[in-house]
Amino acid sequence: MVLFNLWAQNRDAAYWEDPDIFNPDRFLTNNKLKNERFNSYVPFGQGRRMCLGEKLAMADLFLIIVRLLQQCQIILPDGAGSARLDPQPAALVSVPFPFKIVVKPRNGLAN
Ligand code: HEM
Repeated sequence: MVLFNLWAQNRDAAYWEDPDIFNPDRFLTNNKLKNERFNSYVPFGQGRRMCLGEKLAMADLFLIIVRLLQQCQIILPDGAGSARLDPQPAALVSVPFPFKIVVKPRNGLAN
C-alpha cells in the first residue's frame, strides 16, 4: 500500500511561508481568492483515491461557516487567555487541544 504524507505536503516550507501559522490570508490577493493552483495543497488527497466528497464538503463547510459567523459571535471566556492552536498528535487526523468558547447571538438576532 502507498500512502501520501499529506501532513508533510500541506506544510512544505518550500511552498508555504510560515507553514505552521494559521493564516487564511495566504490564499487571498486584494481580498479575493487567488486564482491559481496551489502547489503542495492537498487536504483531500490526490490521485485516483482522492476524496470523493470534496465538492460536498467544501459546499457544506461554506454554508456552515458563513451561517455561524453571520448569526453568532464566538469569543473566548473572560480570563481564558488564548486557545492553543497547535495540533494534538493523533493517528490519522489532527485535533486541537480542548478549549472553551462562548457563543452569543449577534446584535439584533433572537436567541
Ligand atoms: C473537510 C472534509 C473532508 C476532508 C478533509 C476529506 C479528506 C479525505 C482524504 C485526505 C482522503 C484520502 C485520499 C487519499 O487516499 O489520498 C479521503 C477519502 C475519501 N473521502 Fe473524504 N474528506 C472530507 C469529506 C468527505 C465527505 C463529506 C465525503 C462523503 C460524503 C467523503 C468521502 C470520501 C471517500 C468515499 C473517500 C475514499 C476515496 C477512495 O478511497 O477511493 N469525504 N477524504
